[in-house]
Amino acid sequence: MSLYFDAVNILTEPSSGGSFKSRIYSARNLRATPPQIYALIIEASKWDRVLAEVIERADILTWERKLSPLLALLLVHDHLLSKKGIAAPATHPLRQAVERHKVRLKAEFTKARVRRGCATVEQLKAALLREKRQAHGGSHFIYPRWVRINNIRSTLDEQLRTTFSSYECVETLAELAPEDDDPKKRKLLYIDPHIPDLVAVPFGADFTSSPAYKNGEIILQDKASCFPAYLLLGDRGPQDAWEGDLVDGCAAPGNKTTHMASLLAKQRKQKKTRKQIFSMDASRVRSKTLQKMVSLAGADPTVTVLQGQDFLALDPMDSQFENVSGLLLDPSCSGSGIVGRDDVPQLTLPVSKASQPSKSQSKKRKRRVDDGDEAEEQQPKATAAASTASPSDENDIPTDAVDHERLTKLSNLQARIVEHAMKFSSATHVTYSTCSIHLIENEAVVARLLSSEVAQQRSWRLLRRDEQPEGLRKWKYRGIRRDRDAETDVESDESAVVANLSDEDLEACLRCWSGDAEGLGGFFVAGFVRDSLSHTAREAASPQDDQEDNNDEGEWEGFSD
Ligand SMILES: C[S@@+](CC[C@H](N)C(=O)[O-])C[C@H]1O[C@@H](n2cnc3c(N)ncnc32)[C@H](O)[C@@H]1O
Repeated sequence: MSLYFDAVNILTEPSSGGSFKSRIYSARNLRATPPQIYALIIEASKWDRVLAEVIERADILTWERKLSPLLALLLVHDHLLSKKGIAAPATHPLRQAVERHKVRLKAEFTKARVRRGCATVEQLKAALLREKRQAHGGSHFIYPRWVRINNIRSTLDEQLRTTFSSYECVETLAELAPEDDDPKKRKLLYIDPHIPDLVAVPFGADFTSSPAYKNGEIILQDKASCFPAYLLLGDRGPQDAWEGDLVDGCAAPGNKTTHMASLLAKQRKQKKTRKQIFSMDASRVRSKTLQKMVSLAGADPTVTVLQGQDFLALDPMDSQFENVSGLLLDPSCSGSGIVGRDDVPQLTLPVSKASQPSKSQSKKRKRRVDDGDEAEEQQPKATAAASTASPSDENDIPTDAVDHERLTKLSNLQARIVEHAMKFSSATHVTYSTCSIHLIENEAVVARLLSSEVAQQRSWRLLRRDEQPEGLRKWKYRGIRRDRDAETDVESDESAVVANLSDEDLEACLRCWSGDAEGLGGFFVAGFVRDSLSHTAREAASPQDDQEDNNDEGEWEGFSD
């Protein structure tokens, strides 16, 4: 029985990062073996919809109160579909709780198969796969594995000849989705048209034991996370390579720092390198990971890691930073855009009839809906790992509920960090990014920054779409003025916050969304530039700047309610 309890724990405990499989293999206190647990969860996730239906129709949750919906789903999976049945002694109370209903369960399973017009269990399995795909609008299967080639250690051509030599190139991202259960697991590769040296392969591909991964020649980095460094450093070549120094102010674990170093390596005429990037993170623990990532990528000659350094405590006037011309800021955010980062299967769970509303309760609920309380009515179908977002240690733990107070605090800090970046004396380029979908952390922060004193005094403006690197100019998802409605994905009139930005400014902002055909999570990035450095006389306002830094709440001007 420990197998089922272990599986339930794995599915319900908060993510500690890493892939789903690696989490099972590194979990402590498991009593069953990791391969057994992994196989059970993966198999059950293929059958979840029909198992939920069978359990609901057989109504066993009403009679067997010891069974949680998730535990029931896993047990009924093995009871109906595993050759050996439930992996527990015949006398175990939970095994008995399922087997007491074996006649009804079998009958409901047969009815579910017949309802779908399937003659065999194999046909039913294929039908379920199609059902799942339709339910997710096809998008669930399009989240690929993104792989960035590190130009410090290798090139795209070299990787195509080596690591990906057995891969077949496809023209569209959609082709990476397996047509069926794909027993051959074809090796397919898609070269991204927006970010140089980025490829996508089907999600299951595992490179963690490949020499290229171990040597830092390839880096597993989501496409959206590659936007900021590319937006900052662009398509420059040896003729117009980036000259000044760079800062990554919120850098751990280091993906964007190593991406900047990779782009610099590509621009360089000769092999000669110099320390050109200051990379820091306020967290000492995460700074250690940052240092490891930098070393693995071969970026030590280019990057100075400032471990445990609070970016806000850097003095922009310090002579050390007098040549800093570009800054990349990717501060902590709500993480509301993160999806499927750790590929935890989303299980559709049965609902107990006892917990479903009775007819009179339904009426009451309906009345409340008529009164405008729609939240009550729209209960989503229960799922294990219910939110598609997974917690990550670099951002807040995302939850489905929108906590405005928390978002306001985060956006205050985000704006403060970018304003600080705008004060560096030689700075001409700044990028700001989040993996949040909320307007208040994105376009609203941009609007607020544009009207800030430092931006006005130093002539900061947004990097227009027509000035962006070629790949990003082609990117079609742009800034929004109002938050999107979660149900319809359309900008909502109900949005609590409206971004006070011109159409041109919204065009300058780049957005990524989850659930569409692009295979990404939610992400936001905007670039700021200064046209000239002729405003230095007005910049002598540093005492006032310091004062602003100490004022946590700042003035909130960027948008109107
Ligand atoms: C979203 S993560 C950065 C991810 C990173 N850019 C990457 O691509 O790998 C945000 C990081 O900002 C750091 N951070 C937050 N506030 C900071 C500050 N004031 N100074 C330096 N680091 C900060 C957090 O410790 C966290 O590691």
